[in-house]
Amino acid sequence: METILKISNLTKNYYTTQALKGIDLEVERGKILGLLGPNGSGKTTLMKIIAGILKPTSGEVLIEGKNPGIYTKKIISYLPDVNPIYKWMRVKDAVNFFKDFYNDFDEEKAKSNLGFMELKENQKVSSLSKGMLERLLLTLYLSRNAKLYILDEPLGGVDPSARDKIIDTIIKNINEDSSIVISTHIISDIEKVFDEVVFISEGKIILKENAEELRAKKGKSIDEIFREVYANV
Ligand SMILES: Nc1ncnc2c1ncn2[C@@H]1O[C@H](COP(=O)(O)OP(=O)(O)OP(=O)(O)O)[C@@H](O)[C@H]1O
Repeated sequence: METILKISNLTKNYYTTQALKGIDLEVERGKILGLLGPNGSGKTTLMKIIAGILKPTSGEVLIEGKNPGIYTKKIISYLPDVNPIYKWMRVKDAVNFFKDFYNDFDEEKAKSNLGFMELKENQKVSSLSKGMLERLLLTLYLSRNAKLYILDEPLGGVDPSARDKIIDTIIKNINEDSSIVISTHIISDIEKVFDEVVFISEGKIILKENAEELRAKKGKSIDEIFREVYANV
């Protein structure tokens, strides 16, 4: 199996806060990794470093063997935890914005995803609810033909009934050559898509396993194991 992402002894300090304390992690091509941890555990910091928008304090990140930079930004689709879409836009403007910005943006895929997400091209971005906006953003980022998708809390503001739609969209859009890292603390609905899971706590990885093997070993869902582990942290 080919490794697309390799992280070695990564640390990140913000002033006096040590947000990441020596992270070692590998993601293989075609795999989906669940990055699981409570608020403040370091998920967003790690994802921003992989995406190349934050510099590590020490350690190394390699994406297809290269440090984060111009090349890696071209092959990574990063769904951030903030909204990059201008309020004045309509859904179709946001699609055009992405089309202009990313060479790998697949307009046909976007149109099909918008339909599936029940978003209309003429809707104003400012009129979308928080959950609908998240659906739009996920649609846009998944409509890139990227090699690595980094999705920071894609289920954050979405009500339980809409979660399945988001999860189905993720499944529908991936191909065997692309990998995904998904951060979340809402695990029960999405755990079925994970190949590997990593539990992160206070900037350290406290558990790293194949999802299926972990479930079999403990006789429990990842969600149950997560609750147990974090009850004792
Ligand atoms: N810009 C910053 N300046 C100072 N400290 C920061 C900054 N960003 C994050 N931190 C701190 O770093 C730690 C990790 O934060 P991070 O946002 O990476 O966690 P997270 O797991 O993504 O949390 P959440 O689930 O709440 O988004 C926290 O202690 C946080 O307060």
